[in-house]
Amino acid sequence: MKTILQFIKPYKWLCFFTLIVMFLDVAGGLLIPTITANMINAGINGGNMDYLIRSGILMLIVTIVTSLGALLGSYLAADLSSKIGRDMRNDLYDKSLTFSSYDFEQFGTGSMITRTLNDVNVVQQGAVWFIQMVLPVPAVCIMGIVMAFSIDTMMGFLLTGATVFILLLAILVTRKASLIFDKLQKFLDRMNVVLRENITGVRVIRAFNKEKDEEKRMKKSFEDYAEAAISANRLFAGLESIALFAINLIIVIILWLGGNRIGAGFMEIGDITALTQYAMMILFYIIMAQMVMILIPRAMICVRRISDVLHLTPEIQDGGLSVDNNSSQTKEVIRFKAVSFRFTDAGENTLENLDFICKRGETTAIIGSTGSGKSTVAQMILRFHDVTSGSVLLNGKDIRSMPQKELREHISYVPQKAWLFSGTIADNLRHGNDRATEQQMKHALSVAQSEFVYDLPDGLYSRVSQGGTNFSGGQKQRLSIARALAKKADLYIFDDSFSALDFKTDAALRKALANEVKDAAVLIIAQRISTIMNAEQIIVLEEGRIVGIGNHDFLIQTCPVYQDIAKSQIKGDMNHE
Ligand SMILES: Nc1ncnc2c1ncn2[C@@H]1O[C@H](COP(=O)(O)OP(=O)(O)OP(=O)(O)O)[C@@H](O)[C@H]1O
Repeated sequence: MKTILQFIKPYKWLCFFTLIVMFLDVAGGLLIPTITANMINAGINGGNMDYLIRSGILMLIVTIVTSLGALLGSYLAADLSSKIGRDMRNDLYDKSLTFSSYDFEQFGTGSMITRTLNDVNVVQQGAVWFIQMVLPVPAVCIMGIVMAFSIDTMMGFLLTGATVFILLLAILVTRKASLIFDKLQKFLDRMNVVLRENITGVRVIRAFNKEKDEEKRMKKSFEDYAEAAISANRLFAGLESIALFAINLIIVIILWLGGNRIGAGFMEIGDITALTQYAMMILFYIIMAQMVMILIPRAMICVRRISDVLHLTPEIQDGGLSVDNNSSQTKEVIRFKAVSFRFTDAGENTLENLDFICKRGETTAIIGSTGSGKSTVAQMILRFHDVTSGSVLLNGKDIRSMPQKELREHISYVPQKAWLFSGTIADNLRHGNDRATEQQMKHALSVAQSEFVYDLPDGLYSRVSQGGTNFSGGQKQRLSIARALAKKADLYIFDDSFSALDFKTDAALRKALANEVKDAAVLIIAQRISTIMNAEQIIVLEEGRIVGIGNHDFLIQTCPVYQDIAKSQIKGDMNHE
């Protein structure tokens, strides 16, 4: 509820105005049967024509005002709910940008997408219906009952009893439904995960002939969802029939008791029309509200799921100190001081007591076997994770003391998995630097050995599909490198970014790169010795520990792990170079 109020707060005046309009709509709706009753009573009692005509005109005016009120009410409710939906989506997206990988794992990517799209839609739809169908219910009930009491006390009690009965029934069903809808949203998350896996991994599924197994998995997730949806609908169908039965029953009772009351002289005949109309209106609103209740428990669960994301305290918090912008003087760009790191759900440290410095104008390389912790080192510098002990310094300051945005402004990063965004090649290059001129982009492409771009019909403005699937692995890597080079930074990180390149392109790229980033520090993570053998400093990692540090000549003499790696590759690589 707090979450909903938080999103309504900026629109409190719009909300207030919507409520006033809805209230007028309800009051007009109840006034019409009262006018009708008076006209019938006056007609039967031989009342004058003037009164009937005046009442008819009043009825017309009330009808027009009520209809306009209903129209305006619907418009305002839709406007309000779409604004709330938009704000929720924006806040969820902004929040997700502050999440570390561990924070993301708390929900899972599939669930984050369901929460941002589906859950917000459910809340938005629920809000429109709630404003239109549920909010007027108390006003309709109170005004209708008061009017019934003003006609006849007995009838007033009768209407109160019927209203309370139907309301209790609706509350009971709504409570039960919320359990079912909790399950329903979880099944929706599951469907999302299975579908995403099946769509993105379709080639692997086909290659391993696993279509039948995957079909079974999909069917199971669809069936679970369908079963939960059916039991929810069954519940509401039951309530609907009981409510309809109650409406008809109450009308029969009003007519039966009303006849006696008229006979006894407590009521006039027109009052029966007014009373049945009040009863119909009250019960109709409750039934409509109950239909909306199908959505309300579901919407409340969605609000809770949205709130869980919005209120999660990100594992990684911004520091308040600014990085020195005159940092180009600092020789030491990155320093690892006794850094150890353990993933939250891991049993032992992934990195153990790392000490090293990346200097400006020098290349530091990290080499080691698969799973030795190379990418984790890059992620620590970018603060995708925080150290468990020790510290990482950028230009002499602990990276935890500065805002993450500022930290990342000083770093240009090529991830291990080359990822491109849908749009054009130019759009992707501008991700690194949104003010990059065409000249700068062309230069970055030429350093990254990406001349193939000019062979495409639209050159720099050629289309990139989602994830860059219309480019080969090597082309994607080169475009990712060009994107990183389009940005001026103190530190360039290349995480296994040359692995998909042939030896000739790898060598040419490194040669062009050396000149390009001479005023910055460079960190290259690689599996191939030929890629890093010219680096000023090579760090050999094994199971998260530094087992060798120095240049190629030093390590080849002193580090057995490096010697092993070299033995297995260097011959072949040297031949290629
Ligand atoms: N999110 C995570 N939770 C728990 N453990 C993780 C997580 N991510 C990585 N690890 C573990 O941390 C270790 C180091 O992983 P990392 O990706 O840094 O290795 P790497 O040396 O870069 O490997 P590769 O050369 O294959 O890319 C691995 O054992 C991996 O299983």
